[in-house]
Amino acid sequence: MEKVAVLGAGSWGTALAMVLADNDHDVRLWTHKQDHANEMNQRRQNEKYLPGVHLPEKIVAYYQLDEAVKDVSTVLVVVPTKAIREVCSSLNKVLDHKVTMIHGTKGIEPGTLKRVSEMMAEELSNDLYNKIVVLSGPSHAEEVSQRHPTTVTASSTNLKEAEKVQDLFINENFRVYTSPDMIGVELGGALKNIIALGAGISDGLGYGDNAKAALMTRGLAEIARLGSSMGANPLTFIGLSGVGDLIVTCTSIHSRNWKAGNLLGKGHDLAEVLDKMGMVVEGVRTTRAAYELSRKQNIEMPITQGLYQILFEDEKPKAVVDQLMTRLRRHEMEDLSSILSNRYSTQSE
Ligand SMILES: NC(=O)C1=CN([C@@H]2O[C@H](COP(=O)(O)OP(=O)(O)OC[C@H]3O[C@@H](n4cnc5c(N)ncnc54)[C@H](O)[C@@H]3O)[C@@H](O)[C@H]2O)C=CC1
Ligand SMILES: O=C(CO)COP(=O)(O)O
Repeated sequence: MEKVAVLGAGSWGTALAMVLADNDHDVRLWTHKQDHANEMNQRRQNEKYLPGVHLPEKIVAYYQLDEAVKDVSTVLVVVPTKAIREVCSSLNKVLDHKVTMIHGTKGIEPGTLKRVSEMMAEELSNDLYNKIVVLSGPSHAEEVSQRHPTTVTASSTNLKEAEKVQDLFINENFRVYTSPDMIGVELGGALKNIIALGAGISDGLGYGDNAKAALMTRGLAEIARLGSSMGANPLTFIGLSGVGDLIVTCTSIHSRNWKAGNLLGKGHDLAEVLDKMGMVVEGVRTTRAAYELSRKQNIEMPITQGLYQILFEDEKPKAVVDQLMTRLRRHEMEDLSSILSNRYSTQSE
């Protein structure tokens, strides 16, 4: 059995800590708020982020980061993208040995346009881990904590590290696949949040399933277009961290991105929506990052561009729908053939 530190006690960190505890590992769940750690240890609940769920005894909450990571074999970082650099830079100061380094965060950093593993690598000395592993896929914390069947992908440029993570998490409720395409897995998990905001807006405007299916399908086309231009294997986007996560986030009642979009579609403004949510809505910052990336890579992303206009340029959702529906006529598979003819690599190290 391993000693694992989970850094970030939001809904996802807590649900993943429960999977590890079910697999009999000793889990230290770190939060940066002392009263939050006390509450979890005393009441065996994480009331704000995963209400009504009993925390197994194998999970102990920590407030001091140095104590949380002392002697652990594995560190799982699962804070919002915005907090990745701060948490990893603190981790770099207190971690004094090599660990298996994992993250479960879905985002891209605006400005630098870096993926989460790239941000982590910039903050952590490379003698603290071999290769970073990302764990991603269609997996709402609420359902994982109920032990409902869930499938995810562990991906790393070093497949052996990914297999270690597969061993650590896999059980009869939580099935873990591996993939060497870390770029594709991270981008799929981050970019689907933009489309989920769009799906929520569409529902909020009162449109039906046709509109949502259109957004998801054409959304996937733009994810694959951008992803393959950045070196991802396009086939990754028809896997769990691509279409799988796109489906769950655009259709689940648990999705924060869908919920935020739904409120926007009903006419609420962004500041009010984010205030109401109380949990991270990664799609907002990722829309900014993806919009910047699409310009940098010269990739057409009309849905992302429309979302950017709604979120940051005060455009009305209905005007963006009109804009999308009246674009120049296209061949449906124009995208697909160019993506598949791009060269890409599926090789692990
Ligand atoms: N909730 C879910 O079902 C899933 C979430 N994810 C991803 O996991 C990541 C984390 O999401 P959630 O746990 O859902 O978020 P959340 O909003 O439920 O919780 C975020 C946690 O991070 C902590 N935090 C925020 N800033 C911090 C800082 N500077 N230092 C330390 N801790 C800080 C908060 O106190 C809170 O405990 C996101 O990237 C999300 O997209 C991925 C899969 C499923
Ligand atoms: O990534 C997720 C499910 O796989 C969680 O999505 P939300 O952040 O929209 O809830």
